[in-house]
Amino acid sequence: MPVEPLSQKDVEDRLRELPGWSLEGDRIAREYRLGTHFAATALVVHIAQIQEELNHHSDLTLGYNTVALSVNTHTAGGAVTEMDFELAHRVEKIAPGHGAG
Ligand SMILES: C[C@H](O)[C@H](O)[C@H]1CNC2=NC(N)=NC(=O)C2=N1
Repeated sequence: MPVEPLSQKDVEDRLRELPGWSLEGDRIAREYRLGTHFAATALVVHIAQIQEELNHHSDLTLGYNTVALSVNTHTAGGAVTEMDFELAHRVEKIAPGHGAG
């Protein structure tokens, strides 16, 4: 997977395919709301598994019933790359199964 920095336009174009995701500073970010604290915690564990598989890791914040992710690519100097969008799409695929909204 290329880890070249994406242009601002590339990032904006790719964000349009990811409802709920946004550019926050130099990272792409999303917050999920779950029904319970335990469901939010389970989603964090599932995301951690995906991140280990991809070897690509976001900053994950667990709230009472929320999970917030923000990510960019360290090896690209903190730029947003395809790896960040790969992670976002993988998380979007599994989040509904956790009841995430
Ligand atoms: C050595 C290890 O492969 C690297 O540090 C991986 C780990 N997880 C990572 N996560 C993110 N977000 N960016 C990286 O460049 C990155 N690199």
